[in-house]
Amino acid sequence: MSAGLAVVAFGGNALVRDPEHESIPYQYETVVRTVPAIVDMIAKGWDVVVTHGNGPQVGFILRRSELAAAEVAPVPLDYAVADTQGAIGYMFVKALSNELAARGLRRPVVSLVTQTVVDPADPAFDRPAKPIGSFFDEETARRYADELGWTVAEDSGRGWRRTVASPEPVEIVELGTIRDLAGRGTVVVAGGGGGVAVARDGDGRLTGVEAVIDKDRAAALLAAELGADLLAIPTGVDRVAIHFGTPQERWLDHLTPETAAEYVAEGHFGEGSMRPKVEAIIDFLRARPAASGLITAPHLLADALSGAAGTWISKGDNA
Ligand SMILES: Nc1ncnc2c1ncn2[C@@H]1O[C@H](COP(=O)(O)OP(=O)(O)O)[C@@H](O)[C@H]1O
Ligand SMILES: NC(=O)OP(=O)(O)O
Repeated sequence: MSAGLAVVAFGGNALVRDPEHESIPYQYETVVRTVPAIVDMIAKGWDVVVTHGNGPQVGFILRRSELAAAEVAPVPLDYAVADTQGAIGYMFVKALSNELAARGLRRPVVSLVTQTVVDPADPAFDRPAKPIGSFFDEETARRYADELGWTVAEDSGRGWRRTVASPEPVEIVELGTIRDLAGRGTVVVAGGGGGVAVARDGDGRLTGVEAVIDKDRAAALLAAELGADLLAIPTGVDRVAIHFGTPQERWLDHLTPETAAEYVAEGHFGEGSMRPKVEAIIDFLRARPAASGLITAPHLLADALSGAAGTWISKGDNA
């Protein structure tokens, strides 16, 4: 019997541990270290849909494209997002298939190129706010902005990065296929990088849009629309804190969605880093009040599921 449906949403930064470890083989190593926790969930009876970020990786593709511009035609941003779905999806499919086989579990694993409809009138197109690619010092970032026409911004106290538009996800085009596959016991990797942003015209035709959707917001939509029981967001910290990075810092085990919303309003969560994760879970729980949200480090997923780690957001008492 199924333990329920879980959407597990990995951050792109969680795959790129630091600048010394951003090569593709290192990213794959991180995925290999991460998948046993997902296979533990599968072994315990969960149906799992995996999704992932792509912020660093999509920026690397655009940068490679710029550097090669004299020789080969550039990669438009929607295609760069699709490229990251292919490459990161491949990492998860390969690593999950190997781990399932090593444990004698027979489950098909697929990665799906996924499109997410956005509203071309979304105000996010007027202010590119999604950080992508490498981290720079301010001087270097501003030089790239002057020389290459980038927009740049400081990212959560970690350095300066290129930014692109990040509209709200409205509809996941391949939702029905994801639901069918997951319902039949296939492990599905979908919605990578928030999905390739597309606009739908009056005739229903889809057109690619130059944007990078926030994967936490897309994961919340995916989890709500699939009727998931759990939205788990593995990221760079073991738990969520209030007064993060200050002497008053307090790590949280459990939060109600109401308290989480109060802490968001009080500014406890990094803009563009932790805040979208907490908000994604609040949005998901608004659609699925009996479900749960979990934020933890990838290696702690299994402990968190037995209640021994992570920050849970669900009905109940705060702790
Ligand atoms: N209140 C907070 N509690 C815990 N971590 C926080 C908080 N505010 C900001 N952060 C930062 O947010 C990071 C997670 O965001 P990010 O690296 O953007 O995620 P992703 O894994 O999706 O790429 C954490 O590693 C931590 O540095
Ligand atoms: N698309 C997206 O939100 O990616 P990251 O989680 O890597 O920033």
